[in-house]
Amino acid sequence: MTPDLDSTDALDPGGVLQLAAQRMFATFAEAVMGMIVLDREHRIVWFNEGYRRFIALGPFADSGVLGRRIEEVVPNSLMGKVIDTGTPVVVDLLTNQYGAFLVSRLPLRNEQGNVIGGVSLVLADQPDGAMQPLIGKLVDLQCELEDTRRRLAAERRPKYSLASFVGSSAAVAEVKRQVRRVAVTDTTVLLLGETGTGKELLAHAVHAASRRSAGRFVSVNIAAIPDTLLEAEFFGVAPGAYTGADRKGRDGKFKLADGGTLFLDEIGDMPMALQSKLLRVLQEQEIEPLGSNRVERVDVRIVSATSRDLEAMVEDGRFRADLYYRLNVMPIRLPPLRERLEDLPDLVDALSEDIARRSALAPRAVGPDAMELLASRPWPGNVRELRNVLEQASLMTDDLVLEAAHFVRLLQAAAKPGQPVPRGHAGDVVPGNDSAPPAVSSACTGAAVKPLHQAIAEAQAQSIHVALAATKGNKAAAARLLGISRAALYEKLAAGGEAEGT
Ligand SMILES: Nc1ncnc2c1ncn2[C@@H]1O[C@H](COP(=O)(O)OP(=O)(O)OP(=O)(O)O)[C@@H](O)[C@H]1O
Repeated sequence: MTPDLDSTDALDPGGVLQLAAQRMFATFAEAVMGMIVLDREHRIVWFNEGYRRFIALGPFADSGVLGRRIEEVVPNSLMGKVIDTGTPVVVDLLTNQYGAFLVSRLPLRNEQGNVIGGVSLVLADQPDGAMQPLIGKLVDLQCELEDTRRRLAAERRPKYSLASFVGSSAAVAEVKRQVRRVAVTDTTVLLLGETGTGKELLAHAVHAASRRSAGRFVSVNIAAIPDTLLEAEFFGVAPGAYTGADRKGRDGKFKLADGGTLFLDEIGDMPMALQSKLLRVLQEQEIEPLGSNRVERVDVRIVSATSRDLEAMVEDGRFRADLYYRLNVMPIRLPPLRERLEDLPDLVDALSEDIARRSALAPRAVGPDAMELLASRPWPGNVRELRNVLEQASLMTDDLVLEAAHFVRLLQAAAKPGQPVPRGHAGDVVPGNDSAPPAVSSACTGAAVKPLHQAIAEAQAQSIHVALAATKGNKAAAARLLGISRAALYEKLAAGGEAEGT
């Protein structure tokens, strides 16, 4: 039975429902602040007076908009998506120059369930309306979110690009060519080279030049993490897996690098037990956090690096062959500094500028005799060692041009690993040295007497240097020789321990 719409008599539930269905459109059009109806092709079929202000935002302020696609009239409108997907957005926050509004975007379906168009309702816009506190909070949260996103994006921006890799020798030009070619692909890259040749810098450059540059660059130094913690570090820990600090769960580096690049430094130090797990993750691009039985998909590009001879390790059975082949898709060999000495002047300039910028010291130039001296060195610690030497020389004098004499003592100490630091006498003291007290000759022993902290620092720096030289830069082996943990060795190196001690 058709209900009598003009009657004020009470209706049965079925009658109310039918009436609601018939009157709903008009009721909404009167009750909400704005309403617009579109057809299947996103064309505007109807809108109420309240919606006019949204149309006025577009280029068709005063001309007819009926029959035009919503995208022409309200750029960035999400209605097209609602109609195309048939998925409603029941409540959303819309902000524009007139304020913040709650909106509902709903697809309209025919009796067969096919989408025939859509309707958008602007639910509230009055400054003193009851929804305003809620809208205000949402707007504040949205601003905070945008601000956080901006800061995060700035932090994630790659630290170094290919331009940061200084050098124009043929060897460096070839390395840069390879990096440019490989960066735009998603290929796994293996960086090979002695310690201090710039592997980490280049890993950043690969990331910066890749389509993932807006994602994260996450670095794991395998040698610096105790074996027992590596698995959790890589794959994360599920909530409740452990009691104590980790009970809330923790994302692993793979998860953190999702959508970006994961740099596995010192991959040659990967314990055997974990190598097979890493291989599986690389093959499947899936991780299983510790204590969880759930696998999570990750999309990570792997760049790994080592100063060790991985091929020899594979032959000795110390590195899994299948993992080696998986990592070694695109090997890039970084030349040691002694094989590209023509880059020395550029490197010296760039490093001196960087040292000055970071230390607030005046920038130093290096004289021709000093440059010649530097070029005669073997540089087992490569660019890192060069940087340390330049930094030390800069700290020891106010002179703006560093001459050979400024470097002699520093280089003598480095040249004879295992030998005692040369005795202090007038000739050993770097000219203009006003920060380190001059060594004093002891009448009793003939040995140089110097402040204890300086002597300890020098002895430590030298021991580390010797250990690294003896192990060809293999830090895990050097740490074993020195009787300290890898993490402790890394701490000392990061603090400049090799050259100046801490
Ligand atoms: N070509 C280069 N241009 C400018 N700086 C460089 C270059 N190569 C290395 N460096 C600098 O030398 C230092 C060591 O570089 P990096 O850490 O990238 O070397 P690495 O090969 O990863 O060393 P390790 O194997 O010991 O971890 C850093 O301060 C880096 O900025």
